[in-house]
Amino acid sequence: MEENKKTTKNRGYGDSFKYAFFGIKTAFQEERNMRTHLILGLVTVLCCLFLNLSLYEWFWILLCIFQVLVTEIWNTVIENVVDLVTGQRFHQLAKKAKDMAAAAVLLTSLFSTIVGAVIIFPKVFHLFF
Ligand SMILES: Nc1ncnc2c1ncn2[C@@H]1O[C@H](COP(=O)(O)OP(=O)(O)OP(=O)(O)O)[C@@H](O)[C@H]1O
Repeated sequence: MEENKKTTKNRGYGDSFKYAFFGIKTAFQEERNMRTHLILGLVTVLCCLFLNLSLYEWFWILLCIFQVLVTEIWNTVIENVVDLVTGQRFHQLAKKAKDMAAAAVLLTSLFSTIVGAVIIFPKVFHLFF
């Protein structure tokens, strides 16, 4: 059984990268929200390609997209650890931890939406008027 095997330390940078990429793959495979955030991020980048953004504006847009994805990964980490510890039984602290992790994603997404709107809306407006 895999659960009873002893864990080992990564033996080099190759191993560290391999498991980090494995973590990204697992997050996308198992978390619907992660896939949604990625699709929204890609759509935003595609739109921005037509809007002649400055380097500074690109920096903010990409920072926001990565921030949302990273926060969603932390949310998933917390969900997994809480489930591991509680064995998926109800606990008030488990609820607090999961709700707060979800709140972090919500706040990051809200901030990203504001940044996106501030950068993109005026440019779209100028395109048409
Ligand atoms: N062990 C638990 N004890 C108490 N409440 C829990 C527990 N597990 C989940 N919950 C409650 O159910 C909610 C949803 O938990 P779940 O693990 O399904 O997250 P999720 O739907 O995958 O979240 P997200 O949409 O952020 O990915 C939590 O925010 C929490 O309020």
